[in-house]
Amino acid sequence: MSKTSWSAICWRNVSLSLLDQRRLPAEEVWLELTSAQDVADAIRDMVVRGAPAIGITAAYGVVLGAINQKGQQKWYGMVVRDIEQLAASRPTAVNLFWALERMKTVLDNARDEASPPVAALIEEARLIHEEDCANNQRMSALALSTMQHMSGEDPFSVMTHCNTGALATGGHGTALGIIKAGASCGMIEHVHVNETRPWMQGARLTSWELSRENIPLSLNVESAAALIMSKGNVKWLIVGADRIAANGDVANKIGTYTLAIAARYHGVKVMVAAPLSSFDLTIQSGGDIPVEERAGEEIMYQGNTRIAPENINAFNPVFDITPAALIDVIVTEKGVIAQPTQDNIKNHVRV
Ligand SMILES: CSC[C@@H](O)[C@@H](O)C(=O)COP(=O)(O)O
Repeated sequence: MSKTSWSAICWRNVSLSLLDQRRLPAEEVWLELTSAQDVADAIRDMVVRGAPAIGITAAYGVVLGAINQKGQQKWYGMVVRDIEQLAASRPTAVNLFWALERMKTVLDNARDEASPPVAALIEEARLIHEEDCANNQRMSALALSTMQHMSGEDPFSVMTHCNTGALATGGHGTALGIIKAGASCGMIEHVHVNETRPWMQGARLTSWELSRENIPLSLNVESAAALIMSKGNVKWLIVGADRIAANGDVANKIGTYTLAIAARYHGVKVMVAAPLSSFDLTIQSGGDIPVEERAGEEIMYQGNTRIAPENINAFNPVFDITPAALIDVIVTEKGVIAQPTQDNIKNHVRV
C-alpha cells in the first residue's frame, strides 16, 4: 500500500476487499466479501469503521446484493431487503443512511427492468467513494488556511481523538487528513493522540497512520488530555463527526464532548471536519441523534482478560454529543462554518 494515497476499501468487480481494522497494527489482513450480509456483519463487527467509510462500504454492499440477484425474477425486493440489513448495522453515522439512499435511488430507477442495474450501482458506489476522497482533500486545504489565519505562522501542536484518517474514509481522511497535510507543510509540529477507549482507534489506527508518514506524535490516555492542554502548546483539537444536527451539535466518538469542554477552558480551538454527507438537517439538535450503545463486555475486558468483577452492569455508549457552542469551526468540502448556529448551518448546507 502506498503511504500517502490509499484506501482500506477496494472494489474488485465481483467482491469487496476490506482491510480488517480490528487486527491493525499487528497484522494487515484483507477480507474478501461477496454478499450484502457479509458487508453488514463487517460494519457491525468493526472490520470497517468511521462514518464515511461505513457509508462507502455499505454502497458496495448494495452492489454485491444486486450481483447475487442477477437472473432472479424478484430481484428488487431482495435487494431492498439487503439495504434494510445494511441500514441496521450501526445507528449513529448518518453517512450510512445517506449512501444507502443514493444507492436506493439508482435501484428504484430500474425497478421495472428484468434484472438489477449492476453497472449503474457500481458506478454510483465508485462515485460515492471518489467524491469522499476529493472532499477530504478540499477540507484539508480549507482547514489549513483557517488555522493559518487564526493561529499565525509559528508551528503548533494539535490533539485528535479516535481515527479519522484514510481508514475511516474513502482515503486521506477528514480531521486526520488535515493533520497530515498540516504536518507535511510544517504548520503542525506534533500530534497528541488520545487512545480512544474501548476500541483504541487512536492507539491502534491513528498512531499507525501517522507513524507510517513519520509525523511526530505521542499517545496518551484520554484522562491526560486536560493536563496536556494546560501546558499551552496545543492550539487545536481537531476531530471528525458521525452526525451533525441542524443546530450544529456534533455526534462523535465518546469522549469528544469532554475534550471540547477541556479545550474551551484552556483556550484550545475546536475544529470539526466532516463532509456534507455527515449533516442531518432532519434532526434539530444533538439530543435526538441515536447514540449507539455496544456490549458491556467491550469495557469489562482487556483483550481476553476480564478486568471487572462478575455480575456488574456496564454502560457503554460509543458516541457523545458536543454542543455547537463548544465548537469554533466546522469544515466541510464547501467551506468553513465559524461558530455554528442553526442559521449558518442551514445556509451552508442548503445553498
Ligand atoms: C472521519 S470519521 C469520523 C467519525 O466517524 C470518527 O471520529 C468516529 O467516531 C468513528 O467511530 P467508530 O466507532 O470507530 O466508527
